[in-house]
Amino acid sequence: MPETAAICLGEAMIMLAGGSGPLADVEVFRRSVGGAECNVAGGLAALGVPTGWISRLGDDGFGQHVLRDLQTRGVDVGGVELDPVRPTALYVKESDGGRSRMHYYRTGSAAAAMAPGFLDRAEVRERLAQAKLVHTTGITAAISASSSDMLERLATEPREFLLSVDLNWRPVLWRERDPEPLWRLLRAADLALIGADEAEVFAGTGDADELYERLGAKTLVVKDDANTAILLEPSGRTEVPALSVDVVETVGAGDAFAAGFLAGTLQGLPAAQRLRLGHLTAAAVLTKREDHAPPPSAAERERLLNATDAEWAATKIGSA
Ligand SMILES: Nc1ncnc2c1ncn2[C@@H]1O[C@H](COP(=O)(O)OP(=O)(O)OP(=O)(O)O)[C@@H](O)[C@H]1O
Ligand SMILES: O=C(O)C(=O)C[C@H](O)[C@H](O)CO
Repeated sequence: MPETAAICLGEAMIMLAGGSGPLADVEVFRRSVGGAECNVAGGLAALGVPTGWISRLGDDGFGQHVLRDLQTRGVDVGGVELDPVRPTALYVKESDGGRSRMHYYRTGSAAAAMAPGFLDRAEVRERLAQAKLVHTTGITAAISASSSDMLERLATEPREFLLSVDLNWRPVLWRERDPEPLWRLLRAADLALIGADEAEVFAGTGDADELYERLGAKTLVVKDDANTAILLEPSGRTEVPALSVDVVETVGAGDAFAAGFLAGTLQGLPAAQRLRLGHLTAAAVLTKREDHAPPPSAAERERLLNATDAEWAATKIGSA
């Protein structure tokens, strides 16, 4: 089994993007791979962190594509279980008038059948035992009650790893269940990542200090789109402005930010550089239609991580 410093746990989906225009008029779709935790896994691996992605997929062509895609991106998929009956999930991205809408086809998917016992599989246990960090999101708590119970177990059993949770508030997935387990998950996390806009809806406030107080003492990052990211830790508060970016499409930027921030954390970077790495990897995804993208080159990262505040503020990331 390969050494994996980070593990990402959650559903991957085939993403079908239909160019621009209302879904009813789209004839041809372009396939790629989406899913919050698998976006983070690919991002971490691209930044040099040995990473595994753990989940369930349908034993079907889409599942095989997800496995191949992640392997090509250097992610260990040895902890993935294939389901002979339930399918790999799909989602369709509708881009109409500059904004994207997600349409999910994931009810009854292979990943939604994850349950507390999934953590007892030898392939999963071994990987969790050697991980320094495990990352998941509110989407995994949302896809089914059993998957949420699995995260509850992960968060409450004794652990050696840091637990990282991105809120990823998806109200459409919570229509039939109370999101209280998501509060518990966030409160149990060692690191929490939250968007100010989604926090407004989920918690009634996007204010970083208020959220920090309500979640208890831990590492919290509150991202505010094109404005700033604020890191609150017992050791203090750090704020770094986002880069100026020619945005093509925003879905996945939060996952890329998480990958950069978490890679910087595992690599022991100072607070401001952890946030800068988050902004840099997010910027790369913002310039692409897909939900993930390779980060800027190592040389470019090194240059911008060490730039002065004035150089950072003057940096413009264009779409290629
Ligand atoms: N318009 C923008 N200009 C520059 N950077 C941006 C912009 N929008 C987002 N970002 C970058 O992306 C990061 C994440 O943004 P945000 O929190 O809005 O993502 P998100 O809604 O969590 O994304 P998703 O859940 O789709 O992955 C920001 O912290 C910032 O670095
Ligand atoms: O929204 C979801 O459930 C996804 O996982 C799809 C996208 O890849 C993800 O939202 C990006 O954060």
